[in-house]
Amino acid sequence: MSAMAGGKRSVEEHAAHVAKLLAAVRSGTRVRIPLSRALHRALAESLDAPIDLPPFRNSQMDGYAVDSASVATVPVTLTVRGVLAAGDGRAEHEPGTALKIMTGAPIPDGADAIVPVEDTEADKRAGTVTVHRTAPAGAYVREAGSDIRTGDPLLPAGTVLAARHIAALAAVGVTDVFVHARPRVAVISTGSELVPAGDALAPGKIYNSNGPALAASAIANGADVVSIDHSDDDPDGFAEMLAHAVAVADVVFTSGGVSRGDFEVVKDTLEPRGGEFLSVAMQPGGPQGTAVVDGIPVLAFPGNPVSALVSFEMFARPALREASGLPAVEYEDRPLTRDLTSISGKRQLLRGRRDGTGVAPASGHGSHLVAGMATADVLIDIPADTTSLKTGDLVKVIPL
Ligand SMILES: Nc1nc2c(c(=O)[nH]1)N[C@H]1C(S)=C(S)[C@@H](COP(=O)(O)OP(=O)(O)OC[C@H]3O[C@@H](n4cnc5c(N)ncnc54)[C@H](O)[C@@H]3O)O[C@H]1N2
Ligand code: MOO
Repeated sequence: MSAMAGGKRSVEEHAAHVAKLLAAVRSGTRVRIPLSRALHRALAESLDAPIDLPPFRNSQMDGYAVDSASVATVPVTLTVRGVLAAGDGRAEHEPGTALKIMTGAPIPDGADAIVPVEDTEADKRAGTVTVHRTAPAGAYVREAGSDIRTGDPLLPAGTVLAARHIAALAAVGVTDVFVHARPRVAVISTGSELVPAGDALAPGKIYNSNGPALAASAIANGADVVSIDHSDDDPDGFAEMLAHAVAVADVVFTSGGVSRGDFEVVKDTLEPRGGEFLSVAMQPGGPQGTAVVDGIPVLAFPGNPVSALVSFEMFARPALREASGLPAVEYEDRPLTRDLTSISGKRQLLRGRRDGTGVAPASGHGSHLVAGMATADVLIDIPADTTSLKTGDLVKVIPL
């Protein structure tokens, strides 16, 4: 099956293997949800405007509705026959008179221009207004359908709904939309050394960062996190959590317990159940595992915090985004702003920071440098056979 690079599987091969495992993760499933909950979701339907926008001809200014012919020569004094507020219904204009009108109120039938209040002088006692500036036909008139007409395309399928899309949908009266379903994700971090933030840090213990990080990564890429657990290195406890995870989720991410130690709870539990544990020719994120438990794919990521996140970015992110209808993350080519060296035989994914139009390494190489990774905004992708690069060389960068 998979060709191995020096006994290791290449990143591309492992990515293809994972993509196949995750192909069934609710891809193409769509759900109807209220617009109020649709922010950041990907539309699973294209939508046409069900009404004109604006729905009716209305005023762009607080002022006076007139017929342009009566204000062709100014100053001119007109009788004011009434006031139209936003929300009022239709009214009739009498040529040679004016109706006071507010922004958004319907233009009275027969009027064809608005004179802004600033260009007038009212005499309330006399019930008149003197117009000081001419207004051509159409002045400050917002025509029905001038934004969009009934039946015209409003949003294409695949649109990831931002506030501006919600505005357009709300404006045409849409209440519910079909969006791509969110894949359900369960996260299990493993390791007897882990304690949750909030607990005291006893000797030998560290705070669990992979659990929160993988959950956040899943959410950021369109998934719903339905379960977050932490297991110590006891296989029975882990097996119990795994049974729960596969019962509630479409895909399970674990971290830790996959390499060569004496307490590799994930590997020891999953390998006998057909799981595959191997080394991928990349750094960080070399040790990887995959399994299918009760029909649910399980991705077993290495425990080092940088390794776990880089593994997610390289293997899980593409599938989650596709399943939830989000566009693939676009890689960029950028010139290095520093020289760098890399080891041969493994694809290196260095933490980097965009720097103007270029990119520079951020943080060191160590897979434990979780604070350092927070200073990065991209991964710099160095091919396995590249060992040195100079300032100005183009590198592929993967936005985080
Ligand atoms: N003899 C060998 N040892 C190791 C190898 C190897 O090839 N031979 N590979 C190293 C590499 S590379 C990695 S990556 C790790 C992967 O190990 P595991 O997946 O078994 O992870 P752990 O041993 O459980 O943990 C590694 C490291 O990360 C810390 N960790 C684990 N989980 C969390 C978490 N949820 N939050 C924060 N930090 C976590 C853990 O304390 C360890 O320091 O193996 C190397 N060893
Ligand atoms: O490959 Mo490990 O994932 O570097 O630290």
